[in-house]
Amino acid sequence: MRGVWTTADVRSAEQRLLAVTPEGALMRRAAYGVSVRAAALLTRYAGRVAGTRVVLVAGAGNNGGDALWAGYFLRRRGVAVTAVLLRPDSTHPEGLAALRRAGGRTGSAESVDVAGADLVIDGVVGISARGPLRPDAEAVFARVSAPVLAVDLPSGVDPDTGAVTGPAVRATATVTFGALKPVHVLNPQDCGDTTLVDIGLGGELGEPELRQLDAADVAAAWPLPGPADDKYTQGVTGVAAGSATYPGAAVLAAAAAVRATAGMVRYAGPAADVVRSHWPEVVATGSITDAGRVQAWVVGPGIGTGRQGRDQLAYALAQGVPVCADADAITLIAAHPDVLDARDPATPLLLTPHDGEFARLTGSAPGPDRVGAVRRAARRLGAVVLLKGHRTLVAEPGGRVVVNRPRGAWLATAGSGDVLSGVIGALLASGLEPWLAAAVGADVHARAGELAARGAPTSASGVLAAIPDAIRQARALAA
Ligand SMILES: NC(=O)C1=CN([C@@H]2O[C@H](COP(=O)(O)OP(=O)(O)OC[C@H]3O[C@@H](n4cnc5c(N)ncnc54)[C@H](O)[C@@H]3O)[C@@H](O)[C@H]2O)[C@@H](O)CC1
Ligand SMILES: Nc1ncnc2c1ncn2[C@@H]1O[C@H](COP(=O)(O)OP(=O)(O)O)[C@@H](O)[C@H]1O
Ligand SMILES: [K+]
Repeated sequence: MRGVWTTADVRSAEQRLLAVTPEGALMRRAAYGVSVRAAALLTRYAGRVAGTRVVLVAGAGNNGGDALWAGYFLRRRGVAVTAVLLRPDSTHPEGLAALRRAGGRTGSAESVDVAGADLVIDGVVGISARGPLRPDAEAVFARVSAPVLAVDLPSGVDPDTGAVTGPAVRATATVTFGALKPVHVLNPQDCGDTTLVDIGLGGELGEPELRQLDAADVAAAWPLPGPADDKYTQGVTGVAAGSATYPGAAVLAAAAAVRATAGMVRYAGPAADVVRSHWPEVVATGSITDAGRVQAWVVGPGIGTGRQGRDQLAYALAQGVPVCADADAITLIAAHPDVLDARDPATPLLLTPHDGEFARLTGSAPGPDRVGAVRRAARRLGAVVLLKGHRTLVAEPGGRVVVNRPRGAWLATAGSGDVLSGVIGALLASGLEPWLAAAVGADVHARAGELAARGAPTSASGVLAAIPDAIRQARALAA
C-alpha cells in the first residue's frame, strides 16, 4: 500500500530530517529529481533536451528554490533556462545564485517569452500554499502553451484537499518529494502524472493520512481456490437484491459475485427465476429465509424501501455474517436506524453510499472534505463506509482511509454500483477484512470499467464481463 501524508506531517518530518542533513542537500536532491523528469518531458514533447527552452516560474519560498536548482541542473544539460521571478526581493538566494552561475537568465513576468517555451516549470508555491493562484502568476500561466511540470504540486490547488477554488495550474506532470500528499491522490486531474522522489523522509513519517492500493495489494488479497478447496470452503456469497419489477439489479449483483470468485453464490428474492435463467450456476430461492447458509450477505440493490426490503435487511443483519448494505438498504437504514438493532455487533457491516445516500444516512452531504466526512461517518456508524465517486473512498471506524485510483469515468453508468456490491460481497464471503474487501473490490471494479470501455462508452454488463480480465491484469502487474 502506498501512504499519503498531510502537509503538516510532511513539514514536521522534513524539519527532523533537515536537522541531520547538510545545508541545502535535501533541496538539491529534490531539484535533481525535477530536472530528470523535465528532461524526460522535453524528450517526449520536443524530441531533445539540449537546445530546448525552459521557463521557470519561481515564487518566494523553497518551492521556487527547487525550481531554480532544477534550472541549474538543466543548464548543465544544454537547456536554455529563463526564470520568471514573481517576488524578486525574496527569491531563494542560493537557488538563484546557482542558476545564474550556470548561465541561466531571469526576468519579470512581462519580459520573459513564456509562450515560446518548450516546457514550463511551476515553482510558484508548494506545501505552504494557501488559496488560488494570485493574479501575477495567473497572468503568466495564461500565456503558457507548453507542457507544465509542477514542483511538488500544481500551484493554486489546495495541498490537503485537492480543492480548486480559483485560478490554478493544471500540470502535465508533477514531481513530489519524500511523500505523496493528499492533493496527488484526491486531484490527479490537475497533477497529471505524479512521480515521487525519495529524499530520505521515509523513516521520519508516522501513520499515513490516506492509503492507496497497488496491484500487488490487490493480487495478494484476491481469493483463489487451492488444492484443498471445494465450492463451500471459499465462502458462499448471499445476494438479496432486485424485485419482480426490477430484476436487473439482482442479475447484476449476483453475476458480479459469480465473476469475482470461484465457489458458490446464492440468490434470494423475487427475481429468482430471472437470475437463474441468466446465471444457472446461482442457487436461487424466492425467500431469504430459505436461502441456506452463506458467509456474507449483499443486501439492497433494487429491493425497494418498503416492508419486504426492510424484512430482508433485518434478516441478513441477524445471521452473524458480514453484510454489505447497498442502495435501498442504505435508504432503509437512514429511515429506520432501529433496523440495525438486529445486527450482532461482532459481525462487520459495510455501507456503500453514493453522495445522495450518504446525505440520507448522515444528515449532510459529504461536502468538499470528503475524507473527513467519510471518516466521521465510519466512526459514528461503527461500520466500514465506501463513499462512491470518481475517487471512491473507503473508511473504517478506526480512522484508516483508502482512496481508490480512478481509471477514467466509465463507471458512471446505470447498474455499475450493483456490480460493485456483488464483487465486494464475494470478497467478504471469502473472509477478507471488510475494509480491504471494499478497497480491493473498488480497485478491480475500476480496472474492469477501463478494460470494458477501451476508449468507448460501456455499460454495467460490460463492466461485469470484464471482471476476470481486471483480476488477471492486477495479478499480471504484481507478478
Ligand atoms: N523543507 C524541506 O526540507 C524541503 C522543501 N522542499 C520544497 O519546499 C516547499 C515548501 O517551501 P516553503 O515552506 O518555503 O513554502 P512554499 O514555497 O510552498 O510557499 C512560499 C510562500 O508562498 C506564499 N504563498 C502561499 N500561498 C500562495 C499562493 N496561493 N500564491 C502565491 N504565494 C503563496 C506564502 O507566503 C508561502 O510562505 C515544498 O513544497 C518543496 O517544494 C524541497 O526542497 C524538499 C526539501
Ligand atoms: N465520474 C465517475 N468516475 C469514476 N467512477 C464513477 C463516476 N461516477 C460514478 N462512478 C462509480 O460508478 C458506480 C456507480 O454506483 P451507483 O451510484 O450505485 O450507481 P447504480 O445505482 O446505477 O448502480 C460507483 O462505483 C461509483 O464510484
Ligand atoms: K508548485
